[in-house]
Amino acid sequence: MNFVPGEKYKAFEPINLPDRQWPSKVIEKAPIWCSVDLRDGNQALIEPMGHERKLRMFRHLVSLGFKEIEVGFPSASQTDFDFVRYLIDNNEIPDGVKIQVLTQSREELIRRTFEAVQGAKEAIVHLYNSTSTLQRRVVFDMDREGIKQIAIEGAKLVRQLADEMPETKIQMEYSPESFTQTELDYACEVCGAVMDIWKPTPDNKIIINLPATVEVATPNIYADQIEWMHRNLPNRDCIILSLHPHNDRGTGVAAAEFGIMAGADRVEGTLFGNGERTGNVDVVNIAMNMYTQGVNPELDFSNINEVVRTVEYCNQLPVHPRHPYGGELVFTAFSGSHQDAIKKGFAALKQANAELWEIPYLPIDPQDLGRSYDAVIRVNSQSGKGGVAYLLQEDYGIELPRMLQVEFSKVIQKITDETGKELSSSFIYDVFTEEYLEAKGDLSFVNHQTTVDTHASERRVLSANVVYKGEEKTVEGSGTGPIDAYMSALKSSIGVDLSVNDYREHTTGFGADAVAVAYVEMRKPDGTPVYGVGRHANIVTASLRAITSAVNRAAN
Ligand SMILES: CC(=O)SCCNC(=O)CCNC(=O)[C@H](O)C(C)(C)COP(=O)(O)OP(=O)(O)OC[C@H]1O[C@@H](n2cnc3c(N)ncnc32)[C@H](O)[C@@H]1OP(=O)(O)O
Ligand SMILES: CC(C)C(=O)C(=O)O
Ligand SMILES: [Mg+2]
Repeated sequence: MNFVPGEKYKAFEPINLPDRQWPSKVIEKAPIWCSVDLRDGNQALIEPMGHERKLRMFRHLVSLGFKEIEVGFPSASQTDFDFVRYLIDNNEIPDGVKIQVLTQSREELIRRTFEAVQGAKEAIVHLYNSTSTLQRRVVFDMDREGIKQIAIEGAKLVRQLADEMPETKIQMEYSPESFTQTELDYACEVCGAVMDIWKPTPDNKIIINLPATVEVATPNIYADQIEWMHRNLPNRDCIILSLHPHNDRGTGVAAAEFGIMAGADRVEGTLFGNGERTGNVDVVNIAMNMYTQGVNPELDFSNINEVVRTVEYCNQLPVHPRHPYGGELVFTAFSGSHQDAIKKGFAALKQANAELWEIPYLPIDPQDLGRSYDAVIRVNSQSGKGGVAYLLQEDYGIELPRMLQVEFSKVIQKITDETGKELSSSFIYDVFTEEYLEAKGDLSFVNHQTTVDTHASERRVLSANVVYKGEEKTVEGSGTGPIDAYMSALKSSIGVDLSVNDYREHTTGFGADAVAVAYVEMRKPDGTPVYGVGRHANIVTASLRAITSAVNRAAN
């Protein structure tokens, strides 16, 4: 790359704000949210939404708790105009929800916009014109005064038309579009000129919306710009200061968060960040970030799958599987050490019966978004014992002892390395069944009987029916308990030379469905461990099956 620093691109000038306050501020409450999915999001779609998709999106936004929804650019298209009329004429706008409509600062467009909102109880009329140095030069070919006059003329007409429509409570919003590329003193001057016309009061505030129309600098610069405006705008108590970040540099969420810390009251954005180019700021992301900090976001994303479905249907664009909070894979760990830590985290949380969510690699409880734990751990060649054990435990109630986890994970690793594929929980269970519960070999256990040794009451005599090398046999032995007795029976009748090193059991299921699972670790004469697992409603039968499993596996 022939790159000469500063030749084609130059750095954004830092903002002179040495006493900036925002870096030490903490977000403690949700801003006013305004969804612009139906306008900014919609204008960026390959195929803009038709009536049916718009209505579905609108109803969904209402159900999520948005109180301000920019429903379109009614002067731009008949579809948008008709949609606004439909909402009003069909009483689709619940009390407490304000629709917002955008217009350029041009007379015919402003008049048409007011026609669109006629009869609504409340509406926000959002007026904009671009103020940046670049747009002044290349788009408008006007000086600062000329551009200010566009804003003033538009503001006057908005004021007049709002006054002529007393049945609708009109709230006014002004955006110096491309604000972040506008000199701050000039942006303030233009906003001040608009305010002089609209004459807001603390009881009748206007919205001043400061867009990062194109994100051109690091998010701290946006925060400085917002704090500067927050401190310098006239009559700040008459203003709702609003953010409208885009995401060209991929830092729209950070910019919005810093902007709130810098004094903003309101955020305009879209679900999952749909919008022109790399999108608008993602409202789901900011809101759920707040949620994970213990701040009520005042939006309800407790059924995130439904939000994803609606957005994908309305926008006809997919939500990326790794998209924060909503993506299909964001609550899934494939890598072994993550799985191990998650499994231990769940166990620790359960044991402590704690309220505070603390699970490694899971910054939020998937259930808070209506997602289950089913997909939290998925197994492929990057996975380890923890993940495999987690799936067997969660889906089949099998609590593998640690050493068995290590051994079985090698069996699974071999398969994932050979296939290169993800393995489902049911496949892993089938492998486990074949490997341990139904381990193939010369010996099959059929049934048993135990009695007290007539010569020593602390000892047990066990008689077991088995099939050995295809032949039915009854084997007998005595010991301190059934396991010991069965081992002695196998040794004397078929020459099994193994010793029991460790034994564990647990039950799984409840009541009549309860089943015991027994795990036995045996040692060969040379000390090599070999494991067996048995399962049965009867605990003794389960343990004898576990021994049978180990005997067969030792011979393989
Ligand atoms: C950053 C944003 O997202 S802003 C919103 C952008 N959204 C959209 O543009 C989607 C909807 N827009 C449209 O459908 C069309 O642009 C319309 C219907 C609004 C207007 O269409 P047209 O009048 O045909 O043309 P166009 O948009 O190209 O108009 C540009 C003219 O308006 C002027 N203009 C652009 N923005 C503004 C504004 N906010 N205020 C006043 N004048 C403006 C331009 O200087 C240009 O003037 P010129 O014709 O004298 O050169
Ligand atoms: C109309 C304005 C607010 C806009 O969408 C932008 O500047 O990005
Ligand atoms: Mg925008």
